[in-house]
Amino acid sequence: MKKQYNGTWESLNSHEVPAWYHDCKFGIFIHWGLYSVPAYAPITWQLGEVPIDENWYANNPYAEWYFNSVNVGRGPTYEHHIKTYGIDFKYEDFVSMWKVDNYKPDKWAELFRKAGAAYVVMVTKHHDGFCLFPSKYTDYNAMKKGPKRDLVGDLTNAVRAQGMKMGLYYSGILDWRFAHDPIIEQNDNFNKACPTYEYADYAYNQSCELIDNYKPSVFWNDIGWPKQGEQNLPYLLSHYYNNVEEGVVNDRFNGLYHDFRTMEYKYGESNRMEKWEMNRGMGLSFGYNAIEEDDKIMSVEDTISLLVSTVSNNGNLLLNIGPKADGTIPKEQEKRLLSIGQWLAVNGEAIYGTRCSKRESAIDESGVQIHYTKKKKDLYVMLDKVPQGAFEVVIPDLSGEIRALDDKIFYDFEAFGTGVKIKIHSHQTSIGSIAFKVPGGE
Ligand SMILES: C[C@@H]1N[C@H](CNC(=O)Cc2c[nH]c3ccccc23)[C@@H](O)[C@H](O)[C@@H]1O
Repeated sequence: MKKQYNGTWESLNSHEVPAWYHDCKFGIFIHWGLYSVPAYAPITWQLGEVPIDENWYANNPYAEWYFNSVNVGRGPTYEHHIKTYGIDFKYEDFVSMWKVDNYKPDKWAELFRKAGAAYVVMVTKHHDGFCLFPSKYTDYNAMKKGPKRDLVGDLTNAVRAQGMKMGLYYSGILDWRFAHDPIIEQNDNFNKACPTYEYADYAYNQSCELIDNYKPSVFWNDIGWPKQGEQNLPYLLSHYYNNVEEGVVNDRFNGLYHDFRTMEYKYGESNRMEKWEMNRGMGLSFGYNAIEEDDKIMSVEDTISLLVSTVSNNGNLLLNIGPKADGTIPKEQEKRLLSIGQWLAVNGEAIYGTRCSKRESAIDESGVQIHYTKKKKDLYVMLDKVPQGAFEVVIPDLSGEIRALDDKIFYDFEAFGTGVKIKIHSHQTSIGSIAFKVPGGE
């Protein structure tokens, strides 16, 4: 019998995170929009590495923040804009420049599946307010202007045809079409947000459009929800769950409600007792940044390390790609996705469908990281940050057979005290973490 939610916090608080969101582990985030036309940001810091203050906003590494980075009136993006487009060029002028001739949603979806992703979250409206879906509530959308396509609908169909879950991102509290003041410190995201009931209703109505027209498996709201719309949230979330039984939402509704917590780069908290999600770009930006070269984005090994450490601590990894304006997925991003998919094709048994083991991640005295996952009674051990060539590592409080998932790993193992010593003879041919299965080991 399908549970009904009745617009009260009480009924919502009984909502449980569905198994699919625990099982899927790896998703692809997509930031594509008007900001992909200029595709420019300085290469500075990861969110959370430095204070989110005036210096952050004047040197914002997020290329999707292009409008605000120009609007602050100083810094590299402001200078770049003046030099490249001239002082009179308005952000809206990018609409007519946004041609999506290379947008092939079926190819995107195929690549995401080959990457081993089980879900996708696409930006439908970022802070700039331009909608990538047809909306009754504004003509500032990709069906009416620029691309003249339902970019969201096209990808939703393609992703589902590949058997993956489709989630949608919505910028709830920030919409620079309604609130134009420059954001120069973190509180401005809330204090300078549009305070009108008109905007709160707009966000509510567009969210209902997204829920009703696409039934997204994830409703990924960003930064916060309009203050004047907080009293409508129980109705919106009830409407969502009543129409999307498998739906989940994140923790960016002014702290009022969440299914899962979020980390972003180095910002935010997570604890393994609660379901959470790590989201970040491959480089320092979510939107495509044309000046971010291959050497500035995460290596495949580091991405696999992030996936393994996140999953072993009860998280999912939502890894972002920033397509070029024309719909091309940059080669350096495609290459990494395919390599991650190769690792998951061999080692995915230790990732997909697993749960947090009671064993916590550890680092042995040689610096090798040991991460665990479990699946029913079976234990998986993943070794990371391992040295080149042969090495040994002792897994404490373990006994019995241990088997490498990758047959290109040459190793022996033996009982060692109350644990098992694994002697790796060679592992050069494999990329990323080394995963073992310990049948019945949990
Ligand atoms: C996925 C990225 N999210 C950014 C907003 N992120 C934040 O404000 C940081 C944040 C991390 N965890 C939170 C929990 C609640 C509210 C904000 C955050 C956006 O500003 C970026 O442009 C991008 O869309």
